[in-house]
Formats: sequence, C-alpha cells, structure tokens
Amino acid sequence: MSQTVLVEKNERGYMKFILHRPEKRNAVSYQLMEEFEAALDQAAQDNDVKVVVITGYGDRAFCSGGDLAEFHSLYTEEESYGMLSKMGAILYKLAVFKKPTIALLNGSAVGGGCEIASACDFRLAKSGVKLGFVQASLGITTGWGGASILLEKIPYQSAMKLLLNGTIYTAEAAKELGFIDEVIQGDLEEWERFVDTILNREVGVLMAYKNLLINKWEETDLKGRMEMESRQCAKLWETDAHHQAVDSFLNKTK
Ligand SMILES: CC[C@@H](C(=O)O)C(=O)SCCNC(=O)CCNC(=O)[C@H](O)C(C)(C)COP(=O)(O)OP(=O)(O)OC[C@H]1O[C@@H](n2cnc3c(N)ncnc32)[C@H](O)[C@@H]1OP(=O)(O)O
Repeated sequence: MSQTVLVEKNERGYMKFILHRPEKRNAVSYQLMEEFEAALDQAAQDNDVKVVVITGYGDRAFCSGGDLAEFHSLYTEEESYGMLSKMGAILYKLAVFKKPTIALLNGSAVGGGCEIASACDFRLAKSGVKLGFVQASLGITTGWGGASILLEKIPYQSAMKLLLNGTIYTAEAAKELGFIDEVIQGDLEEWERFVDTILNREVGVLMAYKNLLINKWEETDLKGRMEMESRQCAKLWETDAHHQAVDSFLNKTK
C-alpha cells in the first residue's frame, strides 16, 4: 500500500506534509488519518522544524474531504461518530500544534479539506483554486470540528456564510471573507516568501506565541465544542438526505 502522507523536511526550517491520494483528489481515508497523525508527532519532536506546511499532491486538489466511498459503509450515528471523532481528534491536535502551521492550497479544497485548512494558522491558495464547505449540500455539517475552529478564526458572519451556503468559492472570494490569507499568483513556490521572516525567528518565540492561542482554546474548551460538532454531524449522517447525496456523488448523478 503506498504512502498517503509524504513528509519532506526542508533545511530552511519547515516540514511539508503532502496529502498523497491523487486518484481520489487526496481524500482522507483511515490510512491517511494514521499517517497524518504520525507526521504531526514527528514534526512536534523535531527541534529543527519551526513551521509545518500542509499541501496536496499534484495540481488538482489540496484535499477533497472524507473518502466518500470508504466511509459510505458507515450508516448509523454511532458508526459515523467513530470515524468523525477520530479525525476530529487529529484536527484538534493540528489546531493546537505547538508551532505555526500553514495550509497551502495547491488545488481544490472541499468539505473536510476546508476543515483541515481551517485548523492551520494560515491559509495560502494558488490563484484560481476552488474551495468550499460543501457539507450542507450533502445533508450534513462539518464533522471533524472544523466549524468550531473556523468560528475562532474569521468573523462569524463570514464563517456562517461559508458554512450555511455550502457552495464553492474562488480563492479570491474566500480571501474577501477572510478565510484565505494570501492568493499566490504564478508559481506556487512563491508561497515561501510568506514564511521568510517567520523562519528567521527563534523557535522558542514562535512556540510562545502559539502557546497563547492554545491556552485560550483550552480555557474555552475548543476540544469539547469540536466533539459536540462531530456528534451533531453523526446524527445527520444517518438521514436519507445524506445517504442519497453521497449515492448521487458516487454514481455521478449529482
Ligand atoms: C466525511 C467527512 C465530511 C466532513 O466532516 O467534512 C466530508 O469531508 S464530506 C466530503 C465532502 N467532499 C466532497 O463532497 C468532495 C467531492 N469531490 C468533488 O467535488 C470533486 O471530486 C473535486 C474535489 C472538486 C475535484 O474535482 P475533479 O478534479 O473534477 O475530480 P473528479 O470529481 O473527477 O474526481 C476524481 C476522482 O476522485 C474521486 N473523488 C473525489 N473526491 C472524492 C471523495 N471525497 N471521496 C472519494 N472519492 C473522491 C472521484 O469519485 C473520481 O473518481 P473516479 O471517477 O473513479 O476517477
């Protein structure tokens, strides 16, 4: 079985995680969850790593969310809650990661792909990229805690617009809403300019600032709110509306 998260360490002081399931537009499977968590642990322990960057393999997709084919066998609230809370715990780990994190949107970011991006400190997107919290169009909500994280990061009116509409936005429109920090024109490698100054700072300084954020989220029980979000999604998961929407996607009738 091939690796679903490629890890590259750069001598400048960042570690890149590349989501690697191009045939599924880098959808999140159980295997990917395991490898993603292991990569986070590796980056946390490596003192040379100042910043973590998450991107997708190829130029088509950052991440298309949960693997709708793999998770289609989960039918009931309890079955789906197991999967949703597992990835939710990994997303919380990413949100409270002790060093700065960046989502580099090289291609489409849909559903849970936007949740992963939300959990990062910064979101950079290649010009022309399409993204959306499409869960509402599938009869569910964000299931991995991504809405609770999003509500911490951008004005609530913008967050609610993204979530309630459940539609696709361009990177440029998402920047207007505050979701994307920078749209990269031309060569995607230009993203590195965004971290030039940060990489020149001492890792202790970076971690101290991040710690302020983590303390706030511990005090306001972000973890508990994310678990509640997974539970809500699990209840919707078992509805006919959701199963029909997934059937339509898989049968290409959507
Ligand atoms: C489950 C958790 C939940 C959450 O908590 O948030 C979610 O994440 S719900 C999942 C939401 N995701 C989606 O609805 C994504 C659906 N995918 C798309 O809209 C598009 O594929 C794309 C991401 C916009 C890319 O479009 P495009 O480049 O045109 O590719 P294709 O559509 O032709 O797809 C190629 C290939 O990949 C398969 N695929 C894509 N996404 C998924 C997915 N999420 N799960 C499983 N498989 C996926 C798609 O079926 C195609 O397969 P083949 O037809 O066999 O080539």
